[in-house]
Amino acid sequence: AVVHEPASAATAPNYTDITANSSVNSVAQFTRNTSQERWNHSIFDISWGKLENYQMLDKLGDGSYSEVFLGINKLDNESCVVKILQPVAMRRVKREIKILQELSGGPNIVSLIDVVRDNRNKTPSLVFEYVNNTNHKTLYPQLNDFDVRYYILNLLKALSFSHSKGIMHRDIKPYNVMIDHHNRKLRLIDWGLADFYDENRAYGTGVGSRYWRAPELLVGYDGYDYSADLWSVGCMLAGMVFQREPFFRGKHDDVDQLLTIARVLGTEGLFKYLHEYDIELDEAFDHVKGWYQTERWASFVTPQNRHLVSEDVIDLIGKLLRYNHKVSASTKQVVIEHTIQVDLTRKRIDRRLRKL
Ligand SMILES: Brc1nc2nc[nH]c2c(Br)c1Br
Repeated sequence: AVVHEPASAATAPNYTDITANSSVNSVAQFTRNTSQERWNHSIFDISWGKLENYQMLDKLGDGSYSEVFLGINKLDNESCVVKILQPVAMRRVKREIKILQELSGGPNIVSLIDVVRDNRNKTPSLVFEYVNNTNHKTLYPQLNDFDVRYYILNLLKALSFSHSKGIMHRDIKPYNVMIDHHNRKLRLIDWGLADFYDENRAYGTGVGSRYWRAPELLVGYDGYDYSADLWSVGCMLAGMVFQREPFFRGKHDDVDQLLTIARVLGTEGLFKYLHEYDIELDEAFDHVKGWYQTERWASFVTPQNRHLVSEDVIDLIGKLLRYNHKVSASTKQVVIEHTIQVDLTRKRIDRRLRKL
């Protein structure tokens, strides 16, 4: 489908490769044009493709507000994925399409192939490229140390691209990171909860999926930014490295989820963070008694996960899993990417040297 965009649409800055000496304030410069402006420009009309061009096969899963099926594109017999959206507000559908369009072609961003509508019930569907994903509960235990760094680096590439376009994903979790391990291909999917960041805007904190939600979301701090995505990456990395999925498994609500985090990061840092941002914990937290010390990451090493642990991966986990991410996320991403890339390069060199 071609999406007609009024010429006056606010144009996003072109994406300079983050590993270049990028102007780290590209995100800051970008957020000056508020997301409201960008949003107004995107009330666009969609020229719908034809649902009958796609043969639906088995169901793959459920998205944030959708059902997802394996499909065949009848025009070229290619596999694809058809995401049938529930008849929610068209505004959200348009936001997801707008975001997928803005991010199209970006590193490891799932490609939107078509936007179709069922002429009978008018429900819209999004057609994506197919990824031969292996369920993470099966795949992650098979990954070695290098695989974990490789996939986390590629997830961070997708996120630093999205953030440089002023877009937060807001639902990072293993279920939204498709990995075709045979082809070493990673795609970040389900941008249904994504939104444009605007430093002057307050955001809903009910987004994301509990085990991967950042502390600022759990305490209802509505001034969060891109760094909420980085917390979720930290949860994924810790889960992959320590072979504990999910890494923070709260029992039944946000209070318990925050306590689960505090049992690892300690309560001292939590209360310091809450005080710094003048965040009142609602009365649900009143029963939070007791005081937790900060655990050392080394305490999570076991004979089963030792082969995945190294001091620089532990260091990276420590950088991502922090109560307070107010250091500019884009800068942090540059640091993180460089750290991993330097490390990947070093490993490659080591491997070559060993072969000599
Ligand atoms: Br988009 C998209 N969503 C999915 N949900 C389950 N598997 C999925 C795949 Br593969 C893709 Br591609």
